[in-house]
Amino acid sequence: MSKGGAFGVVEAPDAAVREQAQARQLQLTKPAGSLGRLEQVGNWLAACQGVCPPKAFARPRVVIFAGDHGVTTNGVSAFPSEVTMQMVGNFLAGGAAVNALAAVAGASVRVVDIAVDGDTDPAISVHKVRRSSGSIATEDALTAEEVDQAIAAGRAIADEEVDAGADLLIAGDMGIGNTTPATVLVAALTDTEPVAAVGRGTGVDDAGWMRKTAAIRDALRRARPVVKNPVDLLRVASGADIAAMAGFLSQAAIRKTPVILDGVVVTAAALVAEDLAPGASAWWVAGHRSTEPAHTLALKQLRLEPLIEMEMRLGEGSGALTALPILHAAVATLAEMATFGDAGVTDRS
Ligand SMILES: Cc1cc2ncn([C@H]3O[C@H](COP(=O)(O)O)[C@@H](O)[C@H]3O)c2cc1C
Ligand SMILES: O=C(O)c1cccnc1
Repeated sequence: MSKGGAFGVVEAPDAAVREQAQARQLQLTKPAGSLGRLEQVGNWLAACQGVCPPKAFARPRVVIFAGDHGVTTNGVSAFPSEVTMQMVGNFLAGGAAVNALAAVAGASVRVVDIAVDGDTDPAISVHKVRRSSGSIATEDALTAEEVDQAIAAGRAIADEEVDAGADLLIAGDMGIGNTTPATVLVAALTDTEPVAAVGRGTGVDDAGWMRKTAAIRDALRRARPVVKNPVDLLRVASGADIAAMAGFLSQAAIRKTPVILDGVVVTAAALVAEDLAPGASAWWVAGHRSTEPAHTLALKQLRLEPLIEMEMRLGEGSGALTALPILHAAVATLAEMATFGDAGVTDRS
């Protein structure tokens, strides 16, 4: 990989605006630091927006990347592949967890078919790369052409969303079997043994966990030699949906748009995105900590401390959306509170 990753080095959020926000926090009618991490989140959002006080989000947006995974034939999930397509229908009908959580947090939802193993509505399959992805325990997930296409699709989707006014982005995942490639990516990039990284995904039993661990071990044998090249790693050991997410997350940062990361699948893509576009992680906050062990490994590597810990393990962007009200709160306090001077409150003894 050339210096700075495939997409060059990403510009950081505005440090001078962050300092203005820090100074403003001290003038607001509260003891210094009393809003805890809410203050840091607010300062970060001001820096991302390049303006203090920051503005309320106009268009928080979730994009769900749907795709199937050939490795499901190894018996790595508690559910069959057909559920991916069925859940796409459920998202469109508004009946999934992500729909309920988005409504309550003031976000809108888009679903994109990147690699569903069947035909979906043409309106959501514009960026489709292929049906399913290779069975990573024994073959590459994608061809060289497909991985480029998937990354480009994710970048194009981020551009479409930012151009349409999205000022906060969330990536969500939908794809039976996707915690297997996600765990391979995280184990490869954190140099971890499979047993320390494998979780139960949708809830596999002990025999399923053993099959999943074996598949991850086999995929890792093929992934470890290419770990230094993020595009090759995605080609060998991800899936078109995950490669698209990596493109989306890096492009969001390039477009100076903050992102709330979700669980293990999105954060695995984020680890690769940081290699594609070094510095991208400065534009991300970790929404939650999923119960998947690989999620904790990935967050540690990215040096991100999750906002909430609710023992969630769903994906779809559900953890990020549950944390979104915290971002609204961070903006509202920094932007709307009175200063000691304005309110006539004595600011120290
Ligand atoms: C009904 C249903 C809804 C979901 N929404 C997200 N996932 C999540 O669970 C799956 C990953 O877990 P595994 O690797 O064990 O298959 C993915 O589809 C992911 O998006 C779901 C799974 C199911 C069954
Ligand atoms: O952490 C996640 O995002 C997750 C966990 C289990 C299943 N699907 C997603």
